[in-house]
Amino acid sequence: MLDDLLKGSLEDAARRRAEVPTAEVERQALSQAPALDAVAALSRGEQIHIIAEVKRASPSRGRLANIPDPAALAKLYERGGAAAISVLTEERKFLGSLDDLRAVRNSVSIPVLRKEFIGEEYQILEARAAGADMILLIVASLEQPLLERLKGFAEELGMTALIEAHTREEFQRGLDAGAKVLGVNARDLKTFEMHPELFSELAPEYPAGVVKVAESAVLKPEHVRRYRDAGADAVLVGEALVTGNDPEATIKEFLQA
Ligand SMILES: O=C(O)c1ccccc1NCC(=O)[C@H](O)[C@H](O)COP(=O)(O)O
Repeated sequence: MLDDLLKGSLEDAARRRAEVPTAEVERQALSQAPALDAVAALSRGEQIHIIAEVKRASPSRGRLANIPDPAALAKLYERGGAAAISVLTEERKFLGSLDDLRAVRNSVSIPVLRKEFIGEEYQILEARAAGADMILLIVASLEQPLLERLKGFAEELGMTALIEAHTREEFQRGLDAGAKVLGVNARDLKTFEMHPELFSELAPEYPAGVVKVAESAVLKPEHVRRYRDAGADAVLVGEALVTGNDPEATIKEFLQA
C-alpha cells in the first residue's frame, strides 16, 4: 500500500516538475514568508492540541466528504481552536491537491502541514512554495539516509518535519533521525486496523522536548482523552471532522475532553 502511494506521488511530482522546473519552485519557496513555528504551536502547555485534517477520501474509507471549499473548512477548524491544519495533497486515493494547500494557507494563520507521500526534495520545495510550514515523512517508506536527508532539507527551508512511525522500530528510527515532532499512527497500513494502544506503549520512550503526536483513531472525545492521558501533546484527526455536521463544535468538544 505505502509503496504504491509513494510511487504514485512521485509520478505526479515528476509530471508537475516537467511543467514547473525545480529552479522555479525553489524561487517560489524562497520568496514565501518564513514558515511558522510548528514545534511551538504543538508543544503541550495546559491543553492537548488538535491537528485538524482536510481529507476528502482515503484508501481505507473511500469517499468521506466532498469539501468543495477547503479554505472555509480550515477557517472553521481554526475557529474551533485547532493548533495546526493538515492538508492531504495526494491526488489519487485522497483526492487532494496543492491547490487545496494553497487555499488553506491563505485562509488561516496557524501552521499548515502538507500531508503527502514524500520521497524527494522537489515535493518539499512544492510544499514551501505553497506556504506549508510542515511536511510529513513516513519512516516506513524511506531508507534511513533518505529520511535524514529530507528532514534536513525541510529544516533548511525553515519547516518542521512530522516524522511518522507505525512500529517500535520505526519510532526508534524517527528518533535516530532527530525528530522534533514524532507521530505514532494507530492505523496499520496493511490491514487498516486501528491500534491506539501503540501510542500509549511508546509514549514513555519520547525524549524530553520531542513533540508527541497521536495519529488516527479519534472519533469521540473519549478517544482524545485516552491519548491525552497517555501523554500526547497533539492528536491528528481527519475522518471525525470531515464527516461530522459541525467541525468547529467537534474541535471545541475534543479540546474539552
Ligand atoms: O486513512 C487512510 O486510509 C490511510 C491509508 C494509507 C496511508 C495513510 C492513510 N491515512 C493517513 C492518516 O494517517 C490519517 O489521514 C490521519 O492520521 C487522520 O486519521 P483519521 O482521523 O482516522 O481520518
